[in-house]
Amino acid sequence: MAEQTKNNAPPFHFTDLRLTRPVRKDDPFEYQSGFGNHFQSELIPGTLPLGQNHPQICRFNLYTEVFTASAFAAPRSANQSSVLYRCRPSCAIDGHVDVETRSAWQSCFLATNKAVSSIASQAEWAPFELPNEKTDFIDGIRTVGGNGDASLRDGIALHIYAINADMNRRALVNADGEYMLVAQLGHIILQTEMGRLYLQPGEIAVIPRGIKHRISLAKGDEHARGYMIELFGSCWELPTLGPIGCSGLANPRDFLSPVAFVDDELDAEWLVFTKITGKYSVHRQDHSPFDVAAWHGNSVPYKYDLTKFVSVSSVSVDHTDPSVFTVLTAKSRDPDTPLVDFLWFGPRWDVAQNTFRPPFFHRNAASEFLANIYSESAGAGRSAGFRPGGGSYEAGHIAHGGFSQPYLTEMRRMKNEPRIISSGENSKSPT
Ligand SMILES: O=C(O)Cc1cc(O)ccc1O
Ligand SMILES: [Fe+2]
Repeated sequence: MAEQTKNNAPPFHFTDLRLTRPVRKDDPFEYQSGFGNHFQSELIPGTLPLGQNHPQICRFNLYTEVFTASAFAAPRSANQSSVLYRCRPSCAIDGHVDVETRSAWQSCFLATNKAVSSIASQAEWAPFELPNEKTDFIDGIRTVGGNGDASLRDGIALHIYAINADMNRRALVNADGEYMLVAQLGHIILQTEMGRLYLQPGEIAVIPRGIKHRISLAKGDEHARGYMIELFGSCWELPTLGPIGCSGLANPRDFLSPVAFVDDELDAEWLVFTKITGKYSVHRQDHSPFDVAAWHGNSVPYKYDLTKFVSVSSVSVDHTDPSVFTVLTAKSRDPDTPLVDFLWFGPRWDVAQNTFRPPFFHRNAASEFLANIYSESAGAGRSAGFRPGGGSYEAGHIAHGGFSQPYLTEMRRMKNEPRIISSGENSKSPT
């Protein structure tokens, strides 16, 4: 007998087609939600000073530290900063020394850099290799490509991280750019000065430029892999919605920022690595860099679960431009062209009629990198080698489009039913 509800209405079961991510684990951490908010967090209530930021003596004798991510007097819409109240002053360190790591992290894509080259074509990568040798996040970054230069504060870089070890007492500061991590394989714990984020495949995280962080594998995971997009100048922002209205795409409340967290062992020996203009230096300190007992501000790390994305597209005819799938965007110095748009092609219904998707062939002004996070089908018009953990690339203006099975079937059908170009109204020669 069919299941019945109290009022005799048939039960309403539905599956959210967006929630098809293969591995889900419970997120162990607490968060504050909202994009671009001015947040505040304190381990012990009453720690944050009231009505001022810099009292001469802070509660518990904490040290005040101001962190700015924008120019002091940047317009309010672009002004980003935070105030941290720490257990130990972060300037109490040994001097910086240059250091080599095993990572292959490029930060200059100017024509004068012989280590990089341009390709005006398509390319595809099999899943990026996981390390055999013990490799943490500092050693485990490989650059795929980019443009501009970190020292010009202009441009973007795309990297892969592939790790099988924790950073332990090593922290990293990227002084070159704000970066986004796109988790593809493995669950990681992203510890930052503002607290901890748990990242699982299908989730993204953004770490503002200059924020110290450390990445560890979650319990039970032996390795992790993902993509990274580094912005040398601007910061990630939500796209404006225009006629879409007040909600849709990535909704602000689905972005999560951490709450204050202090390491158990405050007085231990740490190494803090800094990457600046593509080079690493390191300093030693006798206290944990993760000792912020309270903080407030709007320059904060955050994460977002891509399966929460609300897709919007045509409900009548025609193929809508892929910009409707923009999760986050970043400004370039050209007011009419973003530096980068980060798009999510997630599970969704494509309902438009008399419109063929896989799409028309296209030649975009933008260069495209497509990452496969967990799709097992070779869809998206890429080859069967386009697997989770791999990627594909089309340089700007390179023609490409769908070659997947439905397309080939349709082409075969059209071959057998040739289009008739006859005399009549539609075949008038241009005058
Ligand atoms: O190549 C791709 O898969 C990305 C893409 C999708 C789309 O719907 C239209 C243009 C485009 O470049
Ligand atoms: Fe494309």
